[in-house]
Amino acid sequence: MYNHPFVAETISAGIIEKGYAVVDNLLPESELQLIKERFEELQQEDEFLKAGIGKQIHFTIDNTVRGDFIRWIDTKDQSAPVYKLYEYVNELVQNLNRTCFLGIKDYETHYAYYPKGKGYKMHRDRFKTNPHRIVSFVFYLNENWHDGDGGELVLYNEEKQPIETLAPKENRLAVFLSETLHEVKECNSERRSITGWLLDIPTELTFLG
Ligand SMILES: O=C(O)CCC(=O)C(=O)O
Ligand SMILES: [Fe+2]
Repeated sequence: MYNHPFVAETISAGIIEKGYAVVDNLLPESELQLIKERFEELQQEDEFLKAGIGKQIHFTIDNTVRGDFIRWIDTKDQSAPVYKLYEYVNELVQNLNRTCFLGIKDYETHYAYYPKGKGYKMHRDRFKTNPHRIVSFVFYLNENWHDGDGGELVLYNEEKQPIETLAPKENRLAVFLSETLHEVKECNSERRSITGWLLDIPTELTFLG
């Protein structure tokens, strides 16, 4: 476990240098366990919904593009186990605003799982109808993820050549600029994560597009 300013500094440096950063072994084991237990509880309570693409009138569910199920998280709930993750995110927001002037005002997050055989085709998280996602982050919850399990996050350059391939290993935090082209490779067993986006507007206003 690292202190919050160190993690924020490391990620900021990566974002400035190459547009992304990865931190492994982010949380102490006990805190990670609590998050995983909460995740399972929500799955058992059937709290997840099939994820769609686009927002409002643009919203569609297209299984050929993304196969995940999601459950939004209330980022203001300080009692939630994910708050331990948010402490790092809060520090990162401050650091990015100070060093990169990104003007981050808020963030939104959800739990996600991809059933075996699913992935998410190459896309950007920041686009015309959703310009407010500035930085994306993913915190993975998959213990003993092996090479053959697939489900890698692949980051691409503008020429669509892969620049980084990241296994969704437990306790790994991946952060990248939301305009980056990326893909989730088809996974061979269920793949769990917490995904979030740093926004340049308060979450209350995201419905405005
Ligand atoms: O889970 C990941 O590695 C990335 C997920 C993703 O690209 C998204 O939800 O937009
Ligand atoms: Fe994405």
